[in-house]
Amino acid sequence: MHIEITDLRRRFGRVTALDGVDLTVSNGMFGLLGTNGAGKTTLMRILAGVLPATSGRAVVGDHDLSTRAGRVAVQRRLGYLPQDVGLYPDLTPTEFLDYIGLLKGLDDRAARCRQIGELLELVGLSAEAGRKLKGFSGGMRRRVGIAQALLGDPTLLIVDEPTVGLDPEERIRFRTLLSSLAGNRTVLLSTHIVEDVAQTCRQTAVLAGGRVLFTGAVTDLTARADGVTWEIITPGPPPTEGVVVSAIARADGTHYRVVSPRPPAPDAVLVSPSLEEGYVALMRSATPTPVG
Ligand SMILES: Nc1ncnc2c1ncn2[C@@H]1O[C@H](COP(=O)(O)OP(=O)(O)OP(=O)(O)O)[C@@H](O)[C@H]1O
Repeated sequence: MHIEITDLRRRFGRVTALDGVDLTVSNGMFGLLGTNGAGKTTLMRILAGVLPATSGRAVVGDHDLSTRAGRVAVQRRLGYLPQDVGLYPDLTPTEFLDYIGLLKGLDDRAARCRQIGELLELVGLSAEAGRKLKGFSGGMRRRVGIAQALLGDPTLLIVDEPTVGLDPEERIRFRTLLSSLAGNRTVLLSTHIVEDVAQTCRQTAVLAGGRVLFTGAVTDLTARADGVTWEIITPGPPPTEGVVVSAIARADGTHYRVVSPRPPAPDAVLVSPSLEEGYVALMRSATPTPVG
């Protein structure tokens, strides 16, 4: 589902959460990155139709979210996993999904039960279908959350910071699940975990202070750190120049990777950047230093 956002603004009293956002999102998985308070959740909530914009336009498919008819039409095609999905602790996943299915208007009981069974299978919770939600781990709760978002087979899936607090294995499992869902849908993933975007998305945008700092291919964001990403191997302390992105202690000394417009040490060598380094370069507005 194509999303076209034009000059979108949202204020909360004196706080400007979105300050003229222009963005185009098409089919597949799209990563929305940004620091805390950048405006990601506000944008997600507007697109999910649960929060009105102060001004500007957001069109999802052919539907304008500024009209009630548009919001209703989008909500019929939408699955939304907010940061804190409210689960009822005394229900089992089957009972919870049955309840949400009814709220979503899935009135045919047999079809609803079939879909719930399929979704529990998809998210790897079939064996837990009869257990109460109160005993579920963070990752299992997140998987119930994605199952509820998928009820009704939405063409647009909006997921807000879904991997926060998950252990590495569960995080990888969850983002693989999200990627597998993006085949015939638009999946909009908001996160501040750059690695999740690197592993799943081809397109991304970076928000900061309610504005779009970057939008385009993940490879183009990575390329922002071309010519400014250095490696230094030293037994000594970290360099003071630039931003140290990683420090790995090895037998020959600590391997520091640094984003810096200038060589952070005389023996620093230029290396190919990762997406995280591209993100850091964008945030620091590092500009390449001519080499040689
Ligand atoms: N309901 C609200 N009332 C007042 N201010 C709000 C409200 N919702 C968001 N804000 C403010 O708007 C700005 C953007 O918040 P938002 O939650 O959209 O950012 P975010 O990028 O999702 O941050 P995080 O990564 O921390 O979740 C922040 O300054 C926040 O305090």
